[in-house]
Amino acid sequence: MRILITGITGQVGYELCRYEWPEDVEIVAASRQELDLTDAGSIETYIAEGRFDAVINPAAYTAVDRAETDPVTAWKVNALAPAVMAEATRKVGIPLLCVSTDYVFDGTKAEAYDEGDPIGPVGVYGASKAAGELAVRTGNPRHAILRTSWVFSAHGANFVKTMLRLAADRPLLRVVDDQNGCPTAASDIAATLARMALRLVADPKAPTGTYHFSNAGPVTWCGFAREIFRQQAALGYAVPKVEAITTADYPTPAKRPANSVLGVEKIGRDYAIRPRPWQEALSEVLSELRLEQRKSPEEPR
Ligand SMILES: NC(=O)C1=CN([C@@H]2O[C@H](COP(=O)(O)OP(=O)(O)OC[C@H]3O[C@@H](n4cnc5c(N)ncnc54)[C@H](OP(=O)(O)O)[C@@H]3O)[C@@H](O)[C@H]2O)C=CC1
Ligand SMILES: Cc1cn([C@H]2C[C@H](O)[C@@H](COP(=O)(O)OP(=O)(O)O[C@H]3O[C@@H](C)C(=O)[C@@H](O)[C@H]3O)O2)c(=O)[nH]c1=O
Ligand SMILES: [Mg+2]
Repeated sequence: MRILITGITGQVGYELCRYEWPEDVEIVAASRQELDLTDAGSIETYIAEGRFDAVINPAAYTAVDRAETDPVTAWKVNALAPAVMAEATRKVGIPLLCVSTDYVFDGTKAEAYDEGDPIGPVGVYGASKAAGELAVRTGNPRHAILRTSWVFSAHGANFVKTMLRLAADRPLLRVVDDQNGCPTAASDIAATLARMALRLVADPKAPTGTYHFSNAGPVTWCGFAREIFRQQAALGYAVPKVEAITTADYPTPAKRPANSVLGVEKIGRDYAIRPRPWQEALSEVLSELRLEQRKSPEEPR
C-alpha cells in the first residue's frame, strides 16, 4: 500500500512520517521541493502517475496573521491545492484525507461546535480553509476532512514553543483569556489520520465526510500557557508569571474566533477514536523538548 503525505516539514506531516505504519505501507513523503502546492498542474501529474492508494494532505498555509496580507498564496495552498487533489484522487479512485481547522467557525456559539454547525470564518486563513473543505467535499466522495485545533508538537512552530521562547527572557507574559479552544498534539492527529486512512483504503464502505478531532478539555490561551509553565515549574524550571488579558489588549492583524471548541462525538461513533486530555499530550511534548534541549543546548528554540 502506497500513501502520499504532504507538508512533511510541518507539525502533523512530520508526525505522520514517524508514525509506526504497518509493514506493508510504503510512505511517499513529498517535500515542497518535490511537490509545490502553489503549482496546480504538478499536483495533478504527481497524483495521476504516483500509483498511490491514498493521499493525506496536512500541508497548509498556516500563518494566520500573514494570510491577511497574502491572501493569494493562502488560497492557492489551502483552497486550490485541495481542489486539484480532490479531482485527481477521484479520477484514480482513491481516498483523500485533508486537515482543516476550528478557525472555519465564527466563534459566537456558546457550546462546542459539531460537524453540522454552520461555518463563518472571520479571517483569510479560515476562509481559505473553508473553501478547501468545500472543494474536497464536492470533488471526491471518498474523502475525510479532519478539523482540528490549536496544534502543538516538539517539531515545528506552535504556541507551546512560542511561550517557552518568550519565557527565556521575560519575567511576565500577557496572554489572552477570552478565546476558548482545545489544544491538540500533532502526534494524536497523525495517529487519527493513519487509522482513518488505513480503514478507508481497506474498506470502500468506510465512513467518509467531515470529522472533528481535538484533544479533550476546553481552555483559553492563557489557561494553556499557565498549564505549560505549571508542568515546567513542577520539574524545577524557572517560569514567568502569566497575566490574563483580553483580545482587545492584544491586537493582531487577523481576527480569531472567541470560541472554537470542537465536539468530537462523531469520530468516536464512526471510528471509535476517543481523544485523551491535552494536558497528558502536553507533558509528552514538553519532555521531548527537554530531551532535545539536552542534546543540543546551544541551539536556540
Ligand atoms: N497549526 C495549528 O495550530 C493548526 C493547524 N491546522 C491544520 O492542520 C494542518 C497541519 O498543520 P501544521 O502541521 O501545524 O502546519 P505547519 O505550519 O507546521 O506546516 C505546514 C506544512 O505545509 C507545507 N507547505 C506550505 N506551503 C506549501 C507549498 N506551497 N507547497 C508545499 N508545501 C507547503 C510546509 O512546508 P514548508 O516547511 O516548506 O513551508 C509545511 O510542511 C493544516 O492543514 C492546518 O491548516 C488546524 C488547526 C490548528
Ligand atoms: C505570543 C502571544 C500570543 N497571544 C495570543 C494571540 C492569539 O490570540 C493566541 C494564539 O496565538 P498564536 O499566533 O500562537 O495562534 P494562532 O496562530 O491563532 O493559532 C491558530 O493557528 C491556526 C493555524 C489554526 O488552525 C488554529 O487552530 C490555531 O491553532 O494567543 C497572546 O495573548 N500573548 C502572546 O504573548
Ligand atoms: Mg500562529
